[in-house]
Amino acid sequence: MFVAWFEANRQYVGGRDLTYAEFPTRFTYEKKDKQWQPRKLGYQIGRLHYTPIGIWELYYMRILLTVELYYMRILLTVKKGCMRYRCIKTINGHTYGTFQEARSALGLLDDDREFIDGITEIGELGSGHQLCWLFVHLLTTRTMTSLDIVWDAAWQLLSDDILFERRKRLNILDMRIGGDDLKNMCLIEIEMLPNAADMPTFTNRLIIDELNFNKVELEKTHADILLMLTDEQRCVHDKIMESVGSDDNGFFYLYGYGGTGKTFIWKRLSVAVRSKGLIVLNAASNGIAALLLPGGRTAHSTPTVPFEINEALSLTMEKDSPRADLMHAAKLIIWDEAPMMHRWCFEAVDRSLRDIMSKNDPLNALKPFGGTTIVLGGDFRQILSVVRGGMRPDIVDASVNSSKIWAYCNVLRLTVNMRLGASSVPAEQEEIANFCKWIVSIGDGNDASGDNGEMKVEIPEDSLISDTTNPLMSLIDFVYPDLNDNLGDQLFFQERGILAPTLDSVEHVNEFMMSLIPGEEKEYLTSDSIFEIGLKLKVGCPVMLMRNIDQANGLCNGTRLTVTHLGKSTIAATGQSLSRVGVIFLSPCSRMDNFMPLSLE
Ligand SMILES: Nc1ncnc2c1ncn2[C@@H]1O[C@H](COP(=O)(O)OP(=O)(O)OP(=O)(O)O)[C@@H](O)[C@H]1O
Repeated sequence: MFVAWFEANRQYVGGRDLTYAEFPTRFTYEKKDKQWQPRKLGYQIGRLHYTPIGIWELYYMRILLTVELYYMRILLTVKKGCMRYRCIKTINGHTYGTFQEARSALGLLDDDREFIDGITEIGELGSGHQLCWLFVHLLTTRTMTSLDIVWDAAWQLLSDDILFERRKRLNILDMRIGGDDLKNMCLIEIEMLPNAADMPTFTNRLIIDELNFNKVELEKTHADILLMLTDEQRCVHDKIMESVGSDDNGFFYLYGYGGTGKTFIWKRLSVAVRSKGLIVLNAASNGIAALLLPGGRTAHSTPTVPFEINEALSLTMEKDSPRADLMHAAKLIIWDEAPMMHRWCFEAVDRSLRDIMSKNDPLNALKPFGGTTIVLGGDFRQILSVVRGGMRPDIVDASVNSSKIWAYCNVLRLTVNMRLGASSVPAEQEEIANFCKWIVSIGDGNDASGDNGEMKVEIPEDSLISDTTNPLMSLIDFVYPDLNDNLGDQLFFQERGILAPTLDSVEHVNEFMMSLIPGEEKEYLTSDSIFEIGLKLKVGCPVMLMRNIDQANGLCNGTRLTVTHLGKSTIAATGQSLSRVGVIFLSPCSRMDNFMPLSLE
């Protein structure tokens, strides 16, 4: 295909202002003749296959090949009108020996210099511990090519805290530690960071983390909480706690529409179990829901449900691994927003728990979820599992209540909308009640008409924007009143968001909102996407994390952050989540795909 692209560029002037990925917009590829011909009709977009940077464990020649392919792919996102291979490596009239050199010459980020600069830059802002965290992040994302060069240049900054901590702890202010010892201590600290739980240690840190609560304080909180529960909530609470305290396992589904207090119950159950010194694992099917749970994580990270699932899947967990030991020790597993996940995920957890729990008692292999008490929750009216190309029956089939394990499920219900009690103003209460009734009736399909899965829904006048001259500004004024006065307020952005149906609208809203935020805009070019425009950010602008980076610290897909620093090679942001305000996340700029700006959900 490349040869044909070079040939077409030689032959036709009309494609020389296009990158390789843009070429299909004006040309079509004739498979038979292996030639690009000017397009007569229609419009198509092109796509460059993803090429990983390489895996260090692979032998040398293979690394070279993958690394070069990776850099060539990056150059192809910007080079236009190439007529031969060496044109791709030619920058400002000079032909470089390798694609990697050409790419560095072009000023695109992502060579190892960037990481050294980034660590040095952030060294002025963050602590040594935070730098170690950043280094581990670079390691686990396999972004660096010459690990030893980055380590040699950065280890002193990374070990900055260690000497200070030792001096403080031992009260020896002039204590000295030799270079090699300091390096080793720093490596030990790095080893203790993410995934440390999977490394052999004398104690299982995962279990220690889950037991790291003040039992006495929790006991007191639990007593207060019990007084707050409504009758039906108390009934749910007691049934589940009864199961936690007995040998008979329980598999429950807590069903209730929005606002009936499911999250409220999760929090109370967590306190109840932890106040007894027992382990509860809180998982949710997405990052946002996970943030609402105490110590919550996404299901993909807690019981390690892999992202690629299939019917026969079991969890990739050795019976004697620390994760398996944690699952074994857990007395209760809470899994929120269950309807969003494919039934195969629950079936996989069921199989794995039967396997893990049969270690002590073979009879557990016969019990659902190996005898562990598990509570799923969520509203089937909300988002269901996404089945690619699937029709209604496929989606229904993917649902947890279509699974064979559903036969063992004890369905509990919450029916009273507790959100209505949030306001003490009667007029507001009535307004909320009407809105809730309307939303529920849409979920039940009562107010809708139409065939083929398409429905017409009438939206009440007061929920619409009537300003037709500048509707976006009206929307922003409504959702983010006094935007500029609230920019420093961590919670302001946590409580609101604008939903948009397409990525185009998202971009449009973002661009407009960014223009309203004062300060200098900084643009970061992406080094691994075909988009021409990179990410534009300003200090103070809210962003949403698009990856699970450090779930234990609440840095997971969906976490909202505020940008605090825009460096040449790094971006820092603080967490907006109530319990996690103050966490600083440091990102290497070349991984722009970690972030998405502003008001998106
Ligand atoms: N017993 C209670 N006493 C006081 N407030 C309560 C009680 N139960 C629930 N609430 C409050 O009602 C509101 C809705 O509860 P919650 O968010 O737990 O509902 P939910 O079922 O999880 O809703 P959704 O499905 O929309 O996430 C929250 O503000 C919560 O604090």
